[in-house]
Amino acid sequence: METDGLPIQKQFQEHFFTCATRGDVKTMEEVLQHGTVNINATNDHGWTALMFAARTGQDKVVRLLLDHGCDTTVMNKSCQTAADIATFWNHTAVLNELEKKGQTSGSQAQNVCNYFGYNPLDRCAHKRKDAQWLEEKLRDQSTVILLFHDLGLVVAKGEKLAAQARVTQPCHFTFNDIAAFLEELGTEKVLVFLGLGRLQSDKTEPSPPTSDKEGHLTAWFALDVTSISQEKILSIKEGLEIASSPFPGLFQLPEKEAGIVAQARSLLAWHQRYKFCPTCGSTALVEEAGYKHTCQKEGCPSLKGVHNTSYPRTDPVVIMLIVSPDGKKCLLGRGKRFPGRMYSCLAGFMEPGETIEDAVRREVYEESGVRVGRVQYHSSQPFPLPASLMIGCLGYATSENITVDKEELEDAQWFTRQQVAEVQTGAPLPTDALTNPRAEGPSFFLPPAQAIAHQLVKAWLRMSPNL
Ligand SMILES: NC(=O)c1ccc[n+]([C@@H]2O[C@H](COP(=O)([O-])OP(=O)(O)OC[C@H]3O[C@@H](n4cnc5c(N)ncnc54)[C@H](O)[C@@H]3O)[C@@H](O)[C@H]2O)c1
Ligand SMILES: [Mg+2]
Ligand SMILES: [Mg+2]
Ligand SMILES: [Mg+2]
Ligand SMILES: [Zn+2]
Repeated sequence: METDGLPIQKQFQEHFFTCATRGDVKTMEEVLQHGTVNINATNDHGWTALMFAARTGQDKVVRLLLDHGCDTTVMNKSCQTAADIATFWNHTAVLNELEKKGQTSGSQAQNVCNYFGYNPLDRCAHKRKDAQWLEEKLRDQSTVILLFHDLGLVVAKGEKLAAQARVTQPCHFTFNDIAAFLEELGTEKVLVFLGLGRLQSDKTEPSPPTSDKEGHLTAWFALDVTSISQEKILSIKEGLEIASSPFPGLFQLPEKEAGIVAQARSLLAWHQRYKFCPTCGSTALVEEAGYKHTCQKEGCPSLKGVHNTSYPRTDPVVIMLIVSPDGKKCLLGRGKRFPGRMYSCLAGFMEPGETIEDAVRREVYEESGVRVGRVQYHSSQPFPLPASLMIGCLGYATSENITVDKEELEDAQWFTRQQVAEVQTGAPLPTDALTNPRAEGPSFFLPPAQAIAHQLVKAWLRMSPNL
């Protein structure tokens, strides 16, 4: 049945959106009672009734919709949730209602915890010199020990699920499992103490063996078993494998363990690369539970005072989502080693004596010729390849012309919000929309959600003024 050219159902739906915008709780209650509309239905731009109410600050409508179980996580075509819309328009009463349901906007940087960024362990740095305490912890049957073979994590063989669904489960070894390896490695062993903690395991994650003592926290260690034969390692128990290449495994870890693995892998990478004293080349001893190298040569300058050569290195890297001067486009680049048609945020190692803001401006100018003015910090991410700290920023360009540094990048382009939103939400791009009309499916794609670049793009989309 049609009226005004709209099918009656669509008319009802439009009316429902209007009531949400105007705050007409009474009518909406009646409509919901009759069940004549789908509470999560969206209009052509992906907006739900909850979003319309969030846009105009109708907190009573929001409460009504939440009470009727509406979906708060739906994203519109600009990748915004109702919480983002309420945040953008500063409707705190609406945000309070949403927060009661645990739904806050991801665009507030303080809420963003990137993959690898969550680490449940207390590092207990004050215990690193207590050899006896460490030995007791190591031998405790509840202790978890991770094994790495040439920086490849030893994992439980996962069934071959579809790649994106697959979880790479780090294998949790006990002291008894690896006592023979410690024997074999002797003083050459590189064993690092990661900390005390407990995975708040949920049904999908096998929690590590925590002893039954009340409040007893689990100690976590990592051991480098590169010089142990793979055969011996894989024979400890059934169904083990060594995830020798970092990807995709490193991006498929249970979220609650990814940060622990990043901490361990970066530490072991430091030990692997810095076997000798960087100051005089003499042998160095692993001390302080794996967090220090001490030169064995008497009188070495590194033995007097505090020297950063004796401690694990972390390389700060800026990674930035650059917004065009008109606010409507973002700058993405394609590194030479990027897979497929992936484009990502520009990134670069910081240099000595440089602020984060200046590193952003320098790297963007070096790689694309674009000038950047204001720089805003967003969030950070430990990145264990080998030991970077990604410092995620939004930068606002003051120029638009691109000159690609072909030394480093294959390409760099401005992408519109629409192009990026469609790819981000996974809807396949029409191939004629972008530069590569011959290719099937989207002619570019973004890094997965585990990459901070993905989160920066999402944050920008959620800040869209076109609400
Ligand atoms: N997590 C993410 O989403 C993400 C995305 C992009 C890049 N990254 C990481 O950020 C790192 C830096 O990005 P980039 O390669 O574009 O940097 P970049 O643009 O500074 O160029 C890399 C070059 O910088 C030089 N360099 C300077 N300091 C260095 C250091 N401490 N270690 C190694 N090389 C150094 C080397 O010549 C290297 O080839 C990469 O290694 C990559 O692993 C992470
Ligand atoms: Mg660079
Ligand atoms: Mg650089
Ligand atoms: Mg770079
Ligand atoms: Zn030395």
